Amino acid sequence: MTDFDVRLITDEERRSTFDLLGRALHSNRVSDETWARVGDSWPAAHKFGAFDGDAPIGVASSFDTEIAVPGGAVVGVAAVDGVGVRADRTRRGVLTALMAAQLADVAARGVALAVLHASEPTIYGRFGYGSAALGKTVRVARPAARLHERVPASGDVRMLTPDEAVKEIPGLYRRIGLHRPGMLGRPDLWWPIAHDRHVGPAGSHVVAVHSGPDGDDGFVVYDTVEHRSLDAPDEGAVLKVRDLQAAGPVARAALWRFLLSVDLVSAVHARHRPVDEPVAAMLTDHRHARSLDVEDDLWLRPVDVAAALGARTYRTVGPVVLAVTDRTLPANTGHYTVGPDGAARTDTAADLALDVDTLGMLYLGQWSATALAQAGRIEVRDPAAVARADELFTTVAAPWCGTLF
Ligand SMILES: CC(=O)SCCNC(=O)CCNC(=O)[C@H](O)C(C)(C)COP(=O)(O)OP(=O)(O)OC[C@H]1O[C@@H](n2cnc3c(N)ncnc32)[C@H](O)[C@@H]1OP(=O)(O)O
Repeated sequence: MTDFDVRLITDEERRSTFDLLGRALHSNRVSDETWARVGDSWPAAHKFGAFDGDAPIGVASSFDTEIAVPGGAVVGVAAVDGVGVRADRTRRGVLTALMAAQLADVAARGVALAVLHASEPTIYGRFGYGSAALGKTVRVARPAARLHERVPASGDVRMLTPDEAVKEIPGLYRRIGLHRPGMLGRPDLWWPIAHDRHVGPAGSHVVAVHSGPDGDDGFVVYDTVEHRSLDAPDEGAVLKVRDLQAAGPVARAALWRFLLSVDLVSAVHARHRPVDEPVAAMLTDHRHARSLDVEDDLWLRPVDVAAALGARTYRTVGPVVLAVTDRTLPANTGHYTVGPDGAARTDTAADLALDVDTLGMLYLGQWSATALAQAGRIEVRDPAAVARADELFTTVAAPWCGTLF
């Protein structure tokens, strides 16, 4: 058994906890030079550390930002951006204590939702997080792939210098807006690490911007990995898309058109794309776009269930009553009526019963109630309520986060 205390870290403990996280994730210890560039992205605020004496043995970090929910509202969210326990102190309850402290803090601050990307999908369900938005990996073969003649073509794509990218991309991301459920605001502190890794002096990525009739409306960040060898002298590079954001379908199509036009490339490879992004449909032969994987991307935890349910909208169909169980934040346990007029606590008998992590899976519209009931995650007390819940929670656009944090 390890004795440890959990508390907010101090300013002096920022660097050691950042290093601890890096070690837990198997990245190199940061140099003084790198820390000078990215240290501001790791403020002490909202970071819980587990300490054995003065030595940090675990950390759970989050930052406050905003997320788009179904219906278009943009609400406050705690984005959990770094969780790690020192390898010689794992499986002794350190993470459990850190999660309890972090969730209690998020709840006390009145933030209704928490989100994260999980290193392993088995870790966070027990703390009430559900896999809420999936991401697709798509690989398009070049030069074979040809765009269908009706794919919109408009505007212009221009490449930015690294300095221009650092200056222009944060504002452009804000301008594009959070137009899909699951999209996340990128606060100022998010950018320095992303810039440093990809477009700054240590990065190798290219940034290209699309301009439409109303100005800049999309951008892509990509890298190319050379695959030519003595055995395969004609093999082109693989172009790896890191970040592709567009205000609408025309800008998105223009960015894909640009990516598919880059010479000496044998494949364009994009991970964590929206599951409904119609890349295959944009091609004359859709087998040239292969969906290689669909994986969990954004995990979501309703921290204040009533506020979370009240923040999104629902389709027009009769209401359902959900019995929600939350073992980590028991104040959430109770019955909620959910319908086109909104959501509220109720004493009415429940139609469907589920744990709060399953509510996280339902919340952004990624999973249907039918699928979750078939998987045994929803206990069906009134069979007619399942189809109503399907209709209430579904969204036209698949949820998508699009921001790694
Ligand atoms: C949002 C993000 O930052 S994702 C990144 C998460 N961090 C990492 O993956 C870095 C490497 N891993 C680690 O640092 C640690 O192993 C952690 C943070 C995943 C887990 O920390 P621990 O202190 O070992 O967790 P803790 O002891 O509280 O475990 C709680 C429960 O989760 C289980 N658990 C914890 N980690 C894992 C895992 N990786 N796989 C499966 N089960 C796990 C434990 O077995 C335990 O189960 P139990 O309650 O049934 O006994």
